[in-house]
Amino acid sequence: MCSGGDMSPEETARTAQSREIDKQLRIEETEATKGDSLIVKLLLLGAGESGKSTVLKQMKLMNGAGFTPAEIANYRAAIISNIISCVETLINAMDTLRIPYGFKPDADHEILNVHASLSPMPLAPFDKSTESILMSQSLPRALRSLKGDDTETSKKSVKEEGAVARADDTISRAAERIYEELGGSENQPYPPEITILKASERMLFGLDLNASISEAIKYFWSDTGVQYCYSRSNEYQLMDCCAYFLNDAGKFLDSGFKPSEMDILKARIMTTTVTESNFKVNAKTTLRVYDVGGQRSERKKWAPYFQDVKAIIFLIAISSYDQVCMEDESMNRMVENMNLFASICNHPMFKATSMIVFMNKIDIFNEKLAKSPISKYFPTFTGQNSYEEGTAYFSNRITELNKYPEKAIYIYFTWATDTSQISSVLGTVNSILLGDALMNMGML
Ligand SMILES: Nc1nc2c(ncn2[C@@H]2O[C@H](COP(=O)(O)OP(=O)(O)OP(=O)(O)O)[C@@H](O)[C@H]2O)c(=O)[nH]1
Ligand SMILES: [Mg+2]
Repeated sequence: MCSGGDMSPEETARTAQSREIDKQLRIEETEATKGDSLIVKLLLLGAGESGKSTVLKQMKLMNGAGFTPAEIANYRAAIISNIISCVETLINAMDTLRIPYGFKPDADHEILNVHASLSPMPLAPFDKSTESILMSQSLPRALRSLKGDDTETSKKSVKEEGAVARADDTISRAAERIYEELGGSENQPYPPEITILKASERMLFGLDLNASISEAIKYFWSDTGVQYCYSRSNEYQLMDCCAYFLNDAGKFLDSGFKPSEMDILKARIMTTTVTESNFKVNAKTTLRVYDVGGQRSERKKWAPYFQDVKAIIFLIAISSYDQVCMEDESMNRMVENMNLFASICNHPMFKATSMIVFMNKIDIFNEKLAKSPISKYFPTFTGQNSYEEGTAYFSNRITELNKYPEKAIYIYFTWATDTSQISSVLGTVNSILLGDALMNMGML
C-alpha cells in the first residue's frame, strides 16, 4: 500500500476529497433520515470522463451547498496536477505522433521549405523505400507495415462502425517526415523552454512550480507544433479541461490562486470511491445520489448499489464519437459508451427503472463537428454534419439499444460545466423523478 508520503498531489487531493465527502455525507445522512421522509435513490452511471462527478458538483451548487474551504484547497491541488498531466501527455504525444516543435501545419504542402525554415541542419539522406511508405500512410501504420504487422486494427479503422482515429493526411505525413529529419525525440534543436519541460518530464509532479516552469509551460502551449498536436487529441488520451487550464497556466500556478466555481467544475479528479449524497427536494423527499467511477476497473464496484434504484442518470459524452477509448486504444469511445449503456439499460434489475440519458459535452461536440465528420467513425450516419442531425442520430442509436419497450428512455443534451444549462435540465429531471417515485409508492 502507498504511504501518505509516497502519494502524488493528485492522490493526496483525491484522498482528502473523499474524506471531506465522507464527513459531509455523515452530516447529510443524519439530516435526511430524520422524520419519515421519502428517499428516492438515483444512480449516476456512465463510462469514465462522461461527466458524472461534474453533474454531482452542479447538484450540490443548485442545492446551495457550495464548496467548503477544504474542498477548494483540494481542487487547487487537483488543478495543478491536471496542468502537469496535460503537459506530460502532450510532450509524449508529440513523440508518439511524431510532430516537431515549431511545426506549422498551414505550410504542410511545402514540406521542404518548412523544413528549411525550421532547421539549420542539412537534410538527412532519406531512405527511399521508407519514404514511399511514409508518404502514403500514417507513421504508426507505416511502422506496422515495415515490421510486416499491418494488423486488423488499421484495416478495421476505415470501414467499420466505431473507427479509431488515426490521422493520415498530407499534414500529418509532413510532420512525421520533418520530425524524423530533425533527429526525432533525442536530437531535435529544442528551444530552452521546451528543454526545461522535457528534462523534467518524468518528475514534474515533484517539482517546485516556480516562475520559470510557469513561463516554460506558457511557451510550450503557444508552440504551433504543440497546438497542432492538441488539435489531434482525439488520437490519444487528453483531459477535456486541457485548454481551459493551459490557456491561463500562469494564473492557476500562482501561489495565491483560489479556484472559482467554474475552475472547480472544470477540474478533473477521477472517481475511485462510490459516494452517496443526499439532497432535500421538499419537506418529505430526499434524493439520494450515488456517484461511481466509470473506468472499466471501477465498474465492478457498481452492482452493490443496484438494489431499490428509482432512476438512473446515464451519462455519455457525445463528443467522444471520434475519440479512442481510455482503457482500450483499439476501440472507439462512443462504441464503449453504447455497449455500456446497453448492458445497464437491459439489465434485468432495471427492467422498470427510469432511464435518463445525458448526452453530455455538447459544447465540445458542437466545436468538433466543423472538422471531424461523424460518418468517418459511424458510416451509417449519412446526414449533414450539423448539431441537429448529429444529436438526432446518436439519440436514435441510444434509444434503439433499449430492449424493454415498456420502459421510457428520457434523453437530454447537456453541458455539465455550464451551470445555467444543466440547472434547467436537472430541474426537469427532478420533476420526472418525483412523479415516478410518488407513483411507484402509490402516492400519485
Ligand atoms: N467542456 C466540457 N467539459 C465537461 C463537461 N462535462 C464534464 N466535463 C469535464 O470532463 C472532465 C471529466 O468529468 P468528470 O465529471 O470527472 O467525469 P466522470 O464521469 O465523473 O469520470 P470518472 O470519475 O472517471 O468516472 C472534467 O474535467 C469536467 O470538467 C461538459 O459538458 N463540457
Ligand atoms: Mg467521477
